[in-house]
Amino acid sequence: MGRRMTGWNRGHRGSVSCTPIDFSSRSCRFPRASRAVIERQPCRFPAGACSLLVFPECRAGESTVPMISNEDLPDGIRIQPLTPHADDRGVFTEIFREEWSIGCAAVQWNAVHSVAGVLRGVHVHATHHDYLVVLSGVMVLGLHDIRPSSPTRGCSRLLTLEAAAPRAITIPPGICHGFYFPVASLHVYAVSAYWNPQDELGCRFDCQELELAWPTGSPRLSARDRMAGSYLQMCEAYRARHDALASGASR
Ligand SMILES: Cc1cn([C@H]2C[C@H](O)[C@@H](COP(=O)(O)OP(=O)(O)O[C@H]3O[C@@H](C)C(=O)[C@@H](O)[C@H]3O)O2)c(=O)[nH]c1=O
Repeated sequence: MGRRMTGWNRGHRGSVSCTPIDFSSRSCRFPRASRAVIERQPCRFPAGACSLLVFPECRAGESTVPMISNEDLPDGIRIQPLTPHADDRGVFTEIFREEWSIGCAAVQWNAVHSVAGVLRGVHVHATHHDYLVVLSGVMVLGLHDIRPSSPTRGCSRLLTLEAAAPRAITIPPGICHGFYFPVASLHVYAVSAYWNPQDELGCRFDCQELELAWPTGSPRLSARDRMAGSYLQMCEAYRARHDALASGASR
């Protein structure tokens, strides 16, 4: 069965257009593993939440989530496929094994429920890795690399993580990330350093420089994310914090 890809293209703030997206025209500076030719399909999420564009071979009951190649992502992003074991009682899924070498030495685990239409972020951290798994619902994950010395600096990607096709993803420091939930969802994530509000840097989710075509222009935001500053301010704050940490300043 062929692999499918999903994608969205927001024509202007608050509306969604169904123009095919050629991901190769985005700002990534490394070769694309594949190009997505996306066809118009009816939305299966609540009206207004988003428009879901899927490959036409999708069948009822099957996941629409694409296979994602690690080579097609910002450097250091790691995807761990998970294996659900279904029986007549439900589904059992391992979500963490030390031997998977996920790249995140977890010291804290968090469980987060989000109502439909929430967007968390865009945030970036200088000190810790995140390792996350969507347990129910759907997360549209936006990624953007601002690490000055990264080979994929400036690269942006939108991925869909769906509980029905579970995967874990590791996000290193310096990769901005935002989580959009078109439906009510539950995700868990581990971090490699205890929560430190000083390491909670970010910018408005709709900063143009992020090049993230979110499926909505009017998500539900926290007060902090609503009042967040510019992309440039975030990059400067990240660089200052990164340099201070590198020179041995306290966290
Ligand atoms: C992140 C965090 C928050 N909190 C508290 C603070 C606040 O009262 C409440 C909600 O926090 P926030 O509004 O910061 O939650 P949220 O906006 O979901 O923040 C998260 O966004 C995603 C995108 C990330 O990258 C995470 O690292 C984190 O920044 O939980 C903790 O107690 N421990 C934590 O580790």
